Amino acid sequence: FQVVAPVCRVGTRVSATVDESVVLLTEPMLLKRKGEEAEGPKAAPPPSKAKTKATAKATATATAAAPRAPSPARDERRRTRKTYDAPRRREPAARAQQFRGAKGSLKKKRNREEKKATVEEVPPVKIGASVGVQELGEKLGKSGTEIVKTLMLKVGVLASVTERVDAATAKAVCEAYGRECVDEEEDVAVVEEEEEDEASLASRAPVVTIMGHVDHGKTSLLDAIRNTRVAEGEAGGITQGIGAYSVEVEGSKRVTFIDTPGHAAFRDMRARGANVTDVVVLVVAADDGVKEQTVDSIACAKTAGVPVVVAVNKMDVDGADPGKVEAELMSYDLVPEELGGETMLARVSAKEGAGLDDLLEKIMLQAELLELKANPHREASGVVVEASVEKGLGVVATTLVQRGTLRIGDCFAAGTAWGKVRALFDDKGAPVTEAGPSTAVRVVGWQSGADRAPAAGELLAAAPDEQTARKLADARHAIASEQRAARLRAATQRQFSRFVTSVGGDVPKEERPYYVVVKADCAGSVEALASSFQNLDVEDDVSKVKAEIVFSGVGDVTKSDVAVASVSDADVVAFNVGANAAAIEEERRLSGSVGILYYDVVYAALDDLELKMRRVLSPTPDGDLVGTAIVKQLFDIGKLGKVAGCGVESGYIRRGANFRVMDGDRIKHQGKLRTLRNVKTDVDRVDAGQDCGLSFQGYEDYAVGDLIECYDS
Ligand SMILES: Nc1nc2c(ncn2[C@@H]2O[C@H](COP(=O)(O)OP(=O)(O)OP(=O)(O)O)[C@@H](O)[C@H]2O)c(=O)[nH]1
Repeated sequence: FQVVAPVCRVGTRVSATVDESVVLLTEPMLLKRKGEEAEGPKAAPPPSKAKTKATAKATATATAAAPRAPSPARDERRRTRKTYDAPRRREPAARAQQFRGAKGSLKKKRNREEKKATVEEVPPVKIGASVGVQELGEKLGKSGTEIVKTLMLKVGVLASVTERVDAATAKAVCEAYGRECVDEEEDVAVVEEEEEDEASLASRAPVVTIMGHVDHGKTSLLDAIRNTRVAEGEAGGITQGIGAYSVEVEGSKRVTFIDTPGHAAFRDMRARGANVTDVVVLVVAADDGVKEQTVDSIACAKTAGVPVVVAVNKMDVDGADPGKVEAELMSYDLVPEELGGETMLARVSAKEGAGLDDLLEKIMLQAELLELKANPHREASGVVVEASVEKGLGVVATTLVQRGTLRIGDCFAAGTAWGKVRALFDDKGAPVTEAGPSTAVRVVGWQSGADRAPAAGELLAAAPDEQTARKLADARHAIASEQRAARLRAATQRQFSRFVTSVGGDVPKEERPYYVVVKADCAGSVEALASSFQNLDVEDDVSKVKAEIVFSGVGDVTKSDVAVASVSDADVVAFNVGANAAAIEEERRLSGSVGILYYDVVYAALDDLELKMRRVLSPTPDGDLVGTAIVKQLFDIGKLGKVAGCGVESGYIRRGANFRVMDGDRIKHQGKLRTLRNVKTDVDRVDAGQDCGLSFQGYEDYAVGDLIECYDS
């Protein structure tokens, strides 16, 4: 279609080629098929851009993300709105009106001016981080139900009047009504991106992330540097969780290390580690050389633009070959200084504590080149690197302060969590009263509860008071809850549309979710498990199963976790946590429909989940196996399509039962029959020893020799 007349009530004109879905999104309008003569007046040249649903949403999102001032997008919208009153090319009808007399013209002009005044008086709609559907309706002068309809038809979001939508969605709704919207003022301290005054900046310690292949000695190296024994006692021998520690070097100078785990399951966490760090120490075992995760770590550092210092570890081991490691590294653009390149490299043994001073010196040298500075005299902001729930303290989050100084009594928000600093502990567990830039501290005083513990990587920002911190966190929480509900709704919708499709007879390769609720001891583990699970999928010829996380959080499994799992038909993964008595009782009450699965090693959780997904992939159809038939011949019968001529081998076959087509052990199809005939008569049932012709709903890919299984109850 081509839009040839004003499309929005506010009067903006659109003249562009759009698809039908966009046509549905607009106000009443005049349309013509491309190439046909338009009915009604000819369109004026386009003063404004045509917006597809996607661009409208993108604009809304961009607006939501943009800083409040100055906003070219907003200016553009204002400019566009003004075009409503801009002089237009005269239409033939308007020209005729001109000759009807000056009086008419004057009256029209006055009308236009009145209208102009009215339009300009409509204030922009103020949108906060989220808004209730009903409230949005009130802001726009529409009923809640109308907003629900607009959300569904024009924005593609399903929400009821009692639900909340995020700012981008609300803005898309406003745009659908041609209304301008602005960000509601929020008196929350957010990290400002403006340049700091040079005079206020002071040198800060480098933040270093240790990366490398599994078992190359990352934990041991960090351990040797800080002279403690973290590596011992880790479940499964893999570092699980992320910690940050500061060490003193060269007298008063400090280096802050972020300890990141090496297994690929922690890819995302590690990627974020690189983003908060100034220098990456790449650990490569001298006896093993560059491996898959070494390469991955190099890529990670490169993407984040972080310089790499190489630690060739395990120099004490027989067979250590640092020369080989160095040669291998060169093919990844890490050319050691000794060989004329720019990469600093130290040969070390974490086990014997050898070469550590050289490594630290090279880290400091690299840091000096970066001239790292921050303003310690402003309100604090930083990144949460780890969060857990501790008895008597509630949520405790290891936070790396990046700018400003965090003090006891400061209010703050991080993600959906907020609090007021009650206590700060340094990496050795000693209480401190404040933490400046590049310092890792454990923050106590989170008030939003264990359910809303901050996720690793969440930005923590100080707020002027408790009310502001709470307001921001609550708004984010409302959005997160709504997004979770939307995901559940989308899953239900998908299931429904699959059902409709299958009833219609056309059964595509079915995609089925395997739902999990994830509970873990700390945010890092939740994050790592969630990202690993999301990459899990298994498929066969008939269907595909993908893991979907319905809820995740820190702490023991509670009754409400089991309840969430039961409504969404999920299993609960408890990683390094237990389940409280009420949860276990609830699990028992649901008698096996929800399983709480306990793990303390990531690999085990992944393997187990994959197995469970395989079971979801190929469940036996409902009912008992009551009969089997062998496909002997195939017939092409015009309208009926391909019919399988079968001999019933055992039991019986009933038309309304559930069927499975097997090629040996391979499940080819599961579904219902379309026709069942004995000779030329439609029948309901065929018994063992008889022949029959059958066809399936939406499936014809059977072959001679396939076994048809019939399940009936
Ligand atoms: N001989 C020798 N063994 C070492 C050295 N460094 C680490 N190891 C051993 O190598 C194994 C793995 O060390 P970790 O420090 O756990 O390795 P990691 O890279 O942190 O491993 P993940 O956390 O699983 O990724 C342990 O058995 C260590 O004792 C070293 O310098 N020399």
